[in-house]
Amino acid sequence: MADIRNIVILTGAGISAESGIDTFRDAGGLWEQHRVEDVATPEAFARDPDLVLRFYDMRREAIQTKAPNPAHRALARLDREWEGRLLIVTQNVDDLHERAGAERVLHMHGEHLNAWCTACDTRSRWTGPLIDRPDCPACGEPRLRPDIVWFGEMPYRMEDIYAAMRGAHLFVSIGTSGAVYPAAGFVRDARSLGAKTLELNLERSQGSGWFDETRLGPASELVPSWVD
Ligand SMILES: CC(C)NC(=O)[C@H](Cc1c[nH]c2ccccc12)NC(=O)[C@H](CCCC/N=C(/NCCC(=O)O)S[C@H]1O[C@H](COP(=O)(O)OP(=O)(O)OC[C@H]2O[C@@H](n3cnc4c(N)ncnc43)[C@H](O)[C@@H]2O)[C@@H](O)[C@H]1O)NC(=O)OCc1ccccc1
Repeated sequence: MADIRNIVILTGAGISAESGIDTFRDAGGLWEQHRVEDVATPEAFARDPDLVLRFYDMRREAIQTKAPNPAHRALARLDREWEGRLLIVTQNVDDLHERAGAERVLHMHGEHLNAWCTACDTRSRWTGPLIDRPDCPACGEPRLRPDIVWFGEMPYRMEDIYAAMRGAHLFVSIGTSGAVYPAAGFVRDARSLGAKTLELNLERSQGSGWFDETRLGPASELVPSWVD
């Protein structure tokens, strides 16, 4: 690690699997129980807002009963001790990275514990349900939606992610299947910018071929052993 100063870490549902949060594509995953286009697109929200709000109310409630696992804690430790540049770019909408103590975290697909007002564009911390159409704390309009990036919507803070990648010496991908873009393309971007690339995953992902090194196993074991 001697010549490594700047690190970008991409995490996906696999890092929260051992905390009891369903992944998307694994057996019994979220997308097996619900059709993406029925619950995670702006069109679905326009067509049947109750179905979408109930889907996210259920998940928002569930994640508040879960706890970070050794993989989250190891990354939080690295975040505390690493003097170089470090950014944890997560596709996850849970708050387990932060609850483990990590600070340099960017949620590119949004956060469960935020509500977004489509009347005044304010984002407010929100832990309760949205199905009863509560008023926006900022403007009072009952126009809150989950602060989640749905399919077809632009991910958050792409310019900050690319800025971090531009200076990165190492790009590490943890617990993601590499099925969803633009996140699935980051390994190629990182390589073309000269970074070393490492994958830590339970099984080979769709992007495995692009990594210099792939280590297979559960995140709760792979991540602490990589960090220490
Ligand atoms: C399905 C796919 C083909 N479709 C897309 O990629 C689309 C369309 C698209 C865009 N560009 C393309 C290029 C080619 C093809 C298609 C596209 N992308 C979009 O619509 C994106 C928006 C996508 C975001 C959608 N929202 C999510 N989440 C929030 C919602 C919610 O959570 O409800 S995506 C959601 O699914 C993805 C799930 O993937 P993973 O996290 O990887 O989870 P998965 O279950 O798949 O895999 C788990 C992995 O963990 C491993 N694992 C399991 N257990 C463990 C364990 N214990 N330890 C370690 N590993 C483990 C498993 O082996 C497995 O590999 C995550 O990103 C997650 O956030 N927006 C966009 O493109 O806007 C315009 C744009 C963008 C940029 C510039 C200009 C214009």
